[in-house]
Amino acid sequence: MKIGVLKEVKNNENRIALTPAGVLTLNKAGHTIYVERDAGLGSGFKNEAYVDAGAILLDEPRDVWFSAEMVMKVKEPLPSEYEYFREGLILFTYLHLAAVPELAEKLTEKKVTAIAYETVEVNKTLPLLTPMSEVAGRMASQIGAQFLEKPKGGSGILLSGVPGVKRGKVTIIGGGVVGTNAAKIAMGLGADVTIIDLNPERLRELDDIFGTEINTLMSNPLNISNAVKESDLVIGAVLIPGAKAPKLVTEEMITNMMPGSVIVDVAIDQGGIFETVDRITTHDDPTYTKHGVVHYAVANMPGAVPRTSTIALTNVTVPYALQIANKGIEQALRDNPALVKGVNTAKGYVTYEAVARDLGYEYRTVEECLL
Ligand SMILES: NC(=O)C1=CN([C@@H]2O[C@H](COP(=O)(O)OP(=O)(O)OC[C@H]3O[C@@H](n4cnc5c(N)ncnc54)[C@H](O)[C@@H]3O)[C@@H](O)[C@H]2O)C=CC1
Ligand SMILES: CC(=O)C(=O)O
Repeated sequence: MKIGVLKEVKNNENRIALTPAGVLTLNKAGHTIYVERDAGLGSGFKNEAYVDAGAILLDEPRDVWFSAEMVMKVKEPLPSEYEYFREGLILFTYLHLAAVPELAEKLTEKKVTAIAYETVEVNKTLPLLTPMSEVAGRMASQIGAQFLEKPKGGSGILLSGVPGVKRGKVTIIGGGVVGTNAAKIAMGLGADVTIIDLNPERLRELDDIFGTEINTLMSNPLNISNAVKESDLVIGAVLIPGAKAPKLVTEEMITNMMPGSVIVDVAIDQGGIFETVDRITTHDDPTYTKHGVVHYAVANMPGAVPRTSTIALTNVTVPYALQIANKGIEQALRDNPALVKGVNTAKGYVTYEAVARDLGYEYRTVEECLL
């Protein structure tokens, strides 16, 4: 199969969809890989390393898009890239379609087979989301601590406190991969940490992992309201796969926070859980302040630590790319139900139920469209 790898165009997105090691793996299996020149530089991979691994470098993104049967990216295509969509193209990348209706419209209009990393599913886990959730979760506490500093607009609270001064409070809403990793770092920084989740089994698991070092709470409006009010830092880490994130933290709750407190809405890629987060921010301009509270809502947090993130991401994506390239999309789907869950659009239809429901499309199964 002919596979294309683009230089990412999103603000400060320095990851790339294949490392030279990934190119070599695919190349040894007989596939042709086109890589846009300089696409790996942000992650510390030189053009020569791609050539040595067997890639063909192309200067123009247009040539990569049109040479490839399958395009691998990291982030969802931006409007400047929609012109490259065409019938039969396989697109393998993060998509988060529930939050980008215009992208769903273009993908269906052009009949692209779009496979979203974030909905590939194995035994109720999301293996192609997990490593980036680990990165973003760890970053969330680190970033929150940074924006609590006075020169960054924060209240001037040191999360660990010092002898004689109480610790800062961190509330994490959503106790999955992002939430657990955020908790690890927040605890390491010495904060008083509370995790809120809707799933009692998950709360039990968190209690087993962290013991009495953290507080766990059932997710309901009263618990969220009380915890948010008392917190210096609140991290949004909820996910209902494929669906738009529920707005669990209301504007009123935000107005009750202490001025200079910080919210980090990691779930912004699915629309976010804070009512007052009305826009996605960028690494160039990551925060704005509303009701005295610092809002951080960057949708590609791992893009800021691209060396770690690119390697972690491609560790998990390459085996799936290899299956698609070796067998062709239809046979790969027949052989691997995990990949079927990844297909979000095909043959002009939305093929992931939560996306179809949230965006108002008729839902068709992958089996109806492709198999
Ligand atoms: N902004 C960024 O750069 C990044 C964002 N993310 C996003 O972070 C979000 C979380 O991802 P993961 O932790 O991997 O998901 P996950 O599936 O591991 O965890 C989600 C958790 O939310 C809980 N939950 C669902 N409804 C809830 C509710 N009403 N109240 C409280 N908890 C609830 C679930 O029980 C689950 O434990 C996703 O939207 C993901 O795409 C992930 C990586 C990077
Ligand atoms: C999960 C995701 O969208 C990201 O890592 O940017």
